[in-house]
Amino acid sequence: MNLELDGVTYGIDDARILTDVSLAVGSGEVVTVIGPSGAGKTTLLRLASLFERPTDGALRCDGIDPWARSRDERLDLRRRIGVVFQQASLFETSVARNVDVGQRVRRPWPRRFRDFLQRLADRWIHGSLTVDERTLEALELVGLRDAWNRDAKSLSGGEAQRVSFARALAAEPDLLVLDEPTSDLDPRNTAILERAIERARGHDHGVLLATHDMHQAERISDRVAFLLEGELVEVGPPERIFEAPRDERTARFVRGDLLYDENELFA
Ligand SMILES: Nc1ncnc2c1ncn2[C@@H]1O[C@H](COP(=O)(O)OP(=O)(O)OP(=O)(O)O)[C@@H](O)[C@H]1O
Repeated sequence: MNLELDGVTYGIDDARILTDVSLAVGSGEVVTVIGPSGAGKTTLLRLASLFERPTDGALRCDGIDPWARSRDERLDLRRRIGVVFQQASLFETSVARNVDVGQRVRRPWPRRFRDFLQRLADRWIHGSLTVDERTLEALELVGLRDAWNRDAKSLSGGEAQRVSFARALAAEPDLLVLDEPTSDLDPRNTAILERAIERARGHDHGVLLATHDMHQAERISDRVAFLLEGELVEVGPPERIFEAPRDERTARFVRGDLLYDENELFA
């Protein structure tokens, strides 16, 4: 899916959070949003996931403005977008069932009903839970294949984050939207997730992610977008953004001179 934000502005009440943001994510492309805390990264990702409607400007998925379509059509587009936000929100059931939910959203209702009957039959015949091979594959990608039968409640924060990621992958989304997907992970698991992102790109899925990890942005991005106070300062390939940024504010941010109190620094 080609996602395009064209002069998008977004505000809540009188507060303007994003101003005139234009950014595109193509198939097979990883675009990373960087910026200080409060810059508007999560808000941008929520708009891209069709959770929020732009106040002004346009957003297009494969040329279609979802907000000009019916609710059902918008829902169909939303189902093609896999979303992982910072706080993993898992259901109180097994790991496998949590991942399976990701797959089910893409299935038509008759198929979902058939699968439901199949599960009931399996439970009756085998007396135990069975698990779909695709679910296991998604768990394998995040290094949690053996955990499929665990209760999601028993997972650590990092494991829960990986299960959320597996759920998004299982749906084979055309676009993955990831908000700080590795914030709770150690270096080994960060590498596992980055490999999964790489693989999603290899399958021609677009990826839009926000991160505070500059090394990660440099490692995995095709393009990096620097957001400051709700405005997109600069977008470009990682080599340019990190080594030869065009804007002084980008240079200060990537050097680490500008972080959490940009008002003071730019006064
Ligand atoms: N629902 C809301 N109501 C009012 N203000 C909001 C709302 N959501 C976000 N904001 C404000 O919008 C600004 C951008 O928030 P956002 O969470 O998008 O930033 P961020 O760049 O993702 O920050 P972080 O890196 O800390 O996660 C912040 O000043 C925040 O307080």
